[in-house]
Amino acid sequence: MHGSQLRVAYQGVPGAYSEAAAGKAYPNCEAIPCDQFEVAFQAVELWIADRAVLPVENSLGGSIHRNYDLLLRHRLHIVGEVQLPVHHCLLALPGVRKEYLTRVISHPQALSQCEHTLTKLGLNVTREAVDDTAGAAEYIANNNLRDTAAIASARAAELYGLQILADGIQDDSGNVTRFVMLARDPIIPRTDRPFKTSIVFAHDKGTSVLFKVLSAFAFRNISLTKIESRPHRNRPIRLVDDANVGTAKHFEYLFYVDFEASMAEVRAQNALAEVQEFTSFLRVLGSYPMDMTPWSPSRGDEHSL
Ligand SMILES: O=C(O)C(=O)C[C@]1(C(=O)O)C=C[C@@H](O)C=C1
Repeated sequence: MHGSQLRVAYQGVPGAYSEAAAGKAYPNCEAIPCDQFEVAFQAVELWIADRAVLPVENSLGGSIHRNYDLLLRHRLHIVGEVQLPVHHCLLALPGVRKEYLTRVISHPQALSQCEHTLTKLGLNVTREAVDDTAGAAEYIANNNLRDTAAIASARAAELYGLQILADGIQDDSGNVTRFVMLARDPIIPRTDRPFKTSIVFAHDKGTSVLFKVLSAFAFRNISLTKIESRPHRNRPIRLVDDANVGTAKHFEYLFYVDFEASMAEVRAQNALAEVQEFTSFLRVLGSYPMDMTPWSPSRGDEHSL
């Protein structure tokens, strides 16, 4: 898909990593900046955009839990994924030296991906979370802040006229964020290339239920690539009475599972039919082509100051 006709909503301002992810998934698309992820979802629901791009996990920071919750609250379908190498820079106004800095601002994920490097660089700064990385760079430029640096991309430095004080400050040079692409309609799953399927379920009461659900995949040689549990917001706690010792309070979860198969495959259809027997709720979030682009980690850790 070359994407030249597509309008793709992302959270952040130009220079954000989500914008780069939109461009990787749909080269030549029109990327539409949105204040919040919720707004990006609404843009698709209201036909203002054709796709939304949503970061779901990072190789250093882990799962972006709020976005898993959003997937469930809305009825959009996952139609693709991209894995984007994330190469962070420390940005400040031209002429600012690291000794002047009292504060570093960025998206919380970016701050956590650079935590150790910031300490190693010997900066005596407070860390403050803002909505997105490029927005942090824009804020410094608009307010002429000479005591504050942003963690953002080299493209954000260029767009907002900042200098790069340090390059490659992520704690691991292979830092990657995985994004999913969302649309109003699902795509038709195929079998001529590797597909991944994402589901969410709540399991029923009973013994070894989670084990039984997962074995539906194991018996069919379907690999799970990810499992994530989140609180079941409608029913967060289940009380289990034991006449002798009182009442146990079990937490209830929603489980998000990604597996390596297409819903066009009979083994995936059979696995889900079996899973349904043990679950009180089951939804297929999408069946979509896996990102198979060759691995190219971002440049090494050259954080000079
Ligand atoms: O703030 C940005 O630039 C984003 O695109 C968001 C985001 C995220 O939510 O994880 C995306 C990729 C990086 O992991 C850091 C931040």
